[in-house]
Amino acid sequence: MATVNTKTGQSIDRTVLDSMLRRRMFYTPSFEIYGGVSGLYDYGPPGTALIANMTDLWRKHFVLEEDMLEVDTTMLTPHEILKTSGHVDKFADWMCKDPKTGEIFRADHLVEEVLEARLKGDKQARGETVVVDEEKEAKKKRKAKGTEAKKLDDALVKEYEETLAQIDNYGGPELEQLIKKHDIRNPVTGGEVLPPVSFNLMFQTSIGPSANMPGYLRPETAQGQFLNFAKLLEFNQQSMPFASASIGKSFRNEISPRAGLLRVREFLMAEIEHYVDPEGGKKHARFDEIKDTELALLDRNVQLSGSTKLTKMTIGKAVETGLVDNETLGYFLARIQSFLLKLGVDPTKLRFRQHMANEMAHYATDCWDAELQTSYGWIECVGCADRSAYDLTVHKEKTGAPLVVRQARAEPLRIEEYQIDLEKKKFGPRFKKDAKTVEAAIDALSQELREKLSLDLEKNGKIEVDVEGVGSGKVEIEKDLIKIEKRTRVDNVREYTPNVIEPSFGIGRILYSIIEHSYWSRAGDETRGVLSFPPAVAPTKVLLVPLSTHASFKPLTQRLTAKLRKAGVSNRVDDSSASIGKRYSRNDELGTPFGITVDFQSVQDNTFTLRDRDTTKQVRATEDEILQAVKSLVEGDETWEDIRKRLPEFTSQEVEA
Ligand SMILES: Nc1ncnc2c1ncn2[C@@H]1O[C@H](COP(=O)(O)OP(=O)(O)OP(=O)(O)O)[C@@H](O)[C@H]1O
Repeated sequence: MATVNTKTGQSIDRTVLDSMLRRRMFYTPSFEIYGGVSGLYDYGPPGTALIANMTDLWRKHFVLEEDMLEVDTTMLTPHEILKTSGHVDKFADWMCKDPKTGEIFRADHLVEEVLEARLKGDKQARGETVVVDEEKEAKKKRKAKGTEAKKLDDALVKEYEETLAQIDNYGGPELEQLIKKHDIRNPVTGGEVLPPVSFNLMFQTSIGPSANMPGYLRPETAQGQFLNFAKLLEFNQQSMPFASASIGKSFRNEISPRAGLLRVREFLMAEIEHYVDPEGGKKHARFDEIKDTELALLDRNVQLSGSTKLTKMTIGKAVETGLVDNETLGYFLARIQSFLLKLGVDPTKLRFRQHMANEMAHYATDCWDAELQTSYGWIECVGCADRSAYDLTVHKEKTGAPLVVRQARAEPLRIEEYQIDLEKKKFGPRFKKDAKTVEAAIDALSQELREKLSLDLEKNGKIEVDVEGVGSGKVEIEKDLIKIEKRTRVDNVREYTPNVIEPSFGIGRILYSIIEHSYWSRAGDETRGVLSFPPAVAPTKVLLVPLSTHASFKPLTQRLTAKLRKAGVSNRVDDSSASIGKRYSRNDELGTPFGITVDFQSVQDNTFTLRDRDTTKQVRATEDEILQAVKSLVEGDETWEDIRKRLPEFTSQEVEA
C-alpha cells in the first residue's frame, strides 16, 4: 500500500525512506554482523533521541498532566502470575506450517496477505491503478499464486472484502475454514499449509539456578502495575480514581515478524492503568474539557458489514449515544489523539477502530485501537481497553491480597439479611475433623438458600447442607446446633474492586508512523529527503554551521553550542568542508528543525542567521535574539511564523546554494 504525504502530495517510496533511515542510523537490525535475528532492532543516535523525546512528551502529557503514579516494575515474571492473569493459557496467536518448506505463517496474516493479493490482481485485471512500488515489491518477494492479474467474480470480491474487514475477529477454527474454503496456500511456493495451531507468544525462562521457578519475560507492563495496586492506593491516601503508569520493555515471540519496527519481539511500551469505580457510569471529572474533540471512528458494526467507512463524531456525542462505552474510556481516546497529534501524526491518517466481540479479550467490555495509516496499511499503535475488574479480581482470588477499595459510606447502608449462628461447643464434637469444612460450607450459603433453610429448620427441626468431601456430600444439622434469623446489618464501609481503563502505547510503532507521516523530499528529488518532525520530537533541535572552515568562526560556534547546551537545547556543529546546502541537507534527513549560520558578518557584529527546515526561510538577528528565538521555538511558545513576523528576514544565495 502506498501512502502519500498529505502536505506535499508526494507518494512515499518506502525503499528510499528505509535506506535513508538505515544510512542515518535511526535503527538497524540487531546482531547484523552475525546475520541478524528477525524482529530484533537496535536504535542508533537519532532513533534513541526520538524515543527519549517521545517518552518525555508522554510523561508530560499523561503522568504530569493527570497526576499519575509512575512505577518501574520487573520484566522477569514468575509463571504463577501469568498463569493467574490468563496469559499462560490464552496469550497466543494461530500459526500454520507449510510441511514441505517448514515455513511458518501467522494464520490471520496469511489469509490477509493472500486475499489482498487476489483483490489487487482483480483490480489490475479490471484496469484500475495499482500502486507501483507495491507491485515491484510483490513481484520481487512473492512470485505468488494469486498475485497475477485475474478478474474475480463480483460476489467473491465482496466476500473477500468482508472477510478482510473483520480479519481480527477470527479464531483458529474460523481461520482453518477460510484457508480451506479459499484454497489459501504458501504464497511463495503454492504449497498447502497445515491447519492452524495455537502458539503462545511468551518467552519462557527459569529464575534462579535450580530451575524450579519457571518464569517469562513479561508480554506487557500491566501485570506489574496491578500487583502493586494496594500499595499505590495507600500511597494515594486511599483516594480514587487514580492511575498508575509505566514505561518499559515487553517481549513477545512473534510468529513471523516482518514489517520492520511494526512487529518486533522486544519493544518499548508505555502503559496506563486508570482505576475507576464501576458504579455511577465510569464518569470522568475532566470529560467536559475534551468532549468537543472530534475523532474518526470505525465502530464494530460498520466492520461487520464489511465496510471501513469512518464516522467523524465528537467524543461527547460518541459517549452520549453509547458508541463509546463510558466517559473515562472516551476521555482517554481524546487524550490519546491529542498526544499523537503533538508527536506529528498526520490527522488524516489516524482513526479509532473498535474491537469486534471475538477480538476483544474475554474480560474486556469495550476496546478501541488508535490506528495509524502507513505504507503497511492501518497499524494499531495504541490499544485502549476497558479491562473491567478482571485482573485485580483474579490476583485477589489467587493470593487473598486485598486488591480492593474500602470506602466509608456517606450514608450507612442497612441490609436485611439472614444470619447464621452456630452452637460452636456442640458443633466440634458432632463433626470432629470435618467441623471446619462444614462451617466453611455454611458460611458460603447464599441469602436465597439461607431463607429456604430457615423455613426447613422451623418445619423439620433440622436441615440438610451440601458439603463437598464430607460423607456422602450432604450433611444433616439439627436445630440445637444452628440458628438462622433475619436481622438488620448496618454497613458503614463499601468495598469494591475497581475497573481498569488501559491505554497501552507501542512506542516503536508510533515512532515509525511519525517518520512516514513527516517524510517528504525537496523538489521531488529523492536524494533530498526531509523529516519534518515537530521541534519537541526532533532528535537534534539546532544545527550550527560556520560558513567555512575559517578560523575566525570557531570561537563563535563554540560559544553558541555551549550556550545552547546550557539552555538544554540539543545541537550539533557541522564544521566539515561540505557546502552549506549539503550540510543542511544532511540534517534535513535527521529532521533537525533549525539551523544557525555563522558567517563573516557574525564575526563583525555578532549577528547570526536562523533557518527553518521546512520553509528554508531565514531571519537575521543578534546572538541573544537568536538564542531566545530558538528556545521559544523548541519549547513550543512560538511558531516559525511568529519568529518571522518579529525578526528581520535574511536572504542569501550563498547559504542555500
Ligand atoms: N510485536 C510488536 N511489536 C511492536 N509493537 C507491538 C507489538 N505488539 C504490540 N505492540 C504495541 O503494543 C500495543 C499494545 O499491545 P496489544 O496487546 O494491544 O497489541 P496486539 O493487539 O497484540 O497487537 P497486534 O494485534 O498487532 O499483534 C499495541 O498497540 C502496539 O503499539
